[in-house]
Amino acid sequence: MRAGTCAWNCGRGGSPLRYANAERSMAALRTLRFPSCLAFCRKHVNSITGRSFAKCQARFLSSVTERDGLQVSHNSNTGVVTLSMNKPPVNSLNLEFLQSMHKTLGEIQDDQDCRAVILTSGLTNIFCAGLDITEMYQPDDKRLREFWTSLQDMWIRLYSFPKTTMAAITGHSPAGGALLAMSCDYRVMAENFTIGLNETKLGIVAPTWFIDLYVGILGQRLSELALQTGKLFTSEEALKVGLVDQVVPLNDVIPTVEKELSEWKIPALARGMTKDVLRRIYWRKLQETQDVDTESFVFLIKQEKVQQTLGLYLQSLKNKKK
Ligand SMILES: CC/C=C\C/C=C\C/C=C\CC/C=C/CC(=O)SCCNC(=O)CCNC(=O)[C@H](O)C(C)(C)COP(=O)(O)OP(=O)(O)OC[C@H]1O[C@@H](n2cnc3c(N)ncnc32)[C@H](O)[C@@H]1OP(=O)(O)O
Repeated sequence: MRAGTCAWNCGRGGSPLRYANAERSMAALRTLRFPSCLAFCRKHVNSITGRSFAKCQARFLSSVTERDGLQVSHNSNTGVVTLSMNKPPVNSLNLEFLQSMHKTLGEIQDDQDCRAVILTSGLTNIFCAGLDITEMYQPDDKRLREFWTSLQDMWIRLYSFPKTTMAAITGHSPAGGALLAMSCDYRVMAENFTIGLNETKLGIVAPTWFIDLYVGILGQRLSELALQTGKLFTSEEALKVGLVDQVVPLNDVIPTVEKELSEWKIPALARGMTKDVLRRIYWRKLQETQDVDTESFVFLIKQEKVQQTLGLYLQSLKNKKK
């Protein structure tokens, strides 16, 4: 686009496709989603440079919704949806949050204007603290099963997601948090945090489908060591073993993911089918054994020894503050 021209008011600055998108977005904006932005751009767009025009354009094209601990921000200029976990204090995955993620991912999957998703966190220092331990400690039997089924369903959806998914890991990411990150197609992590499957430290066992991902990424030997000891990798270690693809300063995480996405100019069908070939064996394996997997989980969690260890672990988290 030529610097200083205006695709919004006259369409002369852009390609027909860009113009069509602009028209559609303008129509959406006229429904008063960003009236002040619209007024600002109308006033200034003819005199600004190409660079500030791009910024202006980005403001025009973003729509943000917030629901059940998730913020969904859609940039219709790039077709990228940023799904930001926003459930203080630590984005722990409880039943309702898992259901909310499952539903929202389904909506994004059906959104024809979305080509890729950035999964990130709106909280400081935390990407996701993994499963909500309070769901597993002294649980109600029915809720425990529903909780596990919701985790399975959400994971199957995320792992088999046909569009490109990238994790912007802006904080710690233990256990279930690492699962979320590992299920994305690409991972960029901020410096000085930790990631990994630390389940044994809580006296529990990482499910086979978590382990399958780990082995696929780390290899058998390293997985054996890391899983048995419940190792959490620092960002820098995670980069070395391939658990993440880039490590950058915190403020650069999102721009780095956005840049990476802009470079993935791959025909969507070919990329999606390739991902499906590589991944379906894993999610189908779980899909075919969901009931057995749930029973194993419930059996393990209800062991007295497991309950004791989970209780002590929860207490140790709370004692940190004292
Ligand atoms: C052979 C096979 C047989 C059977 C297999 C079948 C099935 C498998 C069975 C079981 C598998 C179950 C799988 C589980 C996977 C998981 O994800 S387990 C969860 C693991 N998560 C963690 O260990 C993280 C623990 N948290 C932390 O390390 C820190 O909190 C963290 C680094 C995330 C943040 O630190 P900080 O910013 O300092 O915050 P605080 O520690 O002060 O925490 C703030 C409050 O949040 C509470 N909290 C933290 N994490 C969790 C959590 N995961 N769930 C619930 N609550 C959490 C913490 O207690 C504080 O609460 P308070 O404010 O004190 O009330």
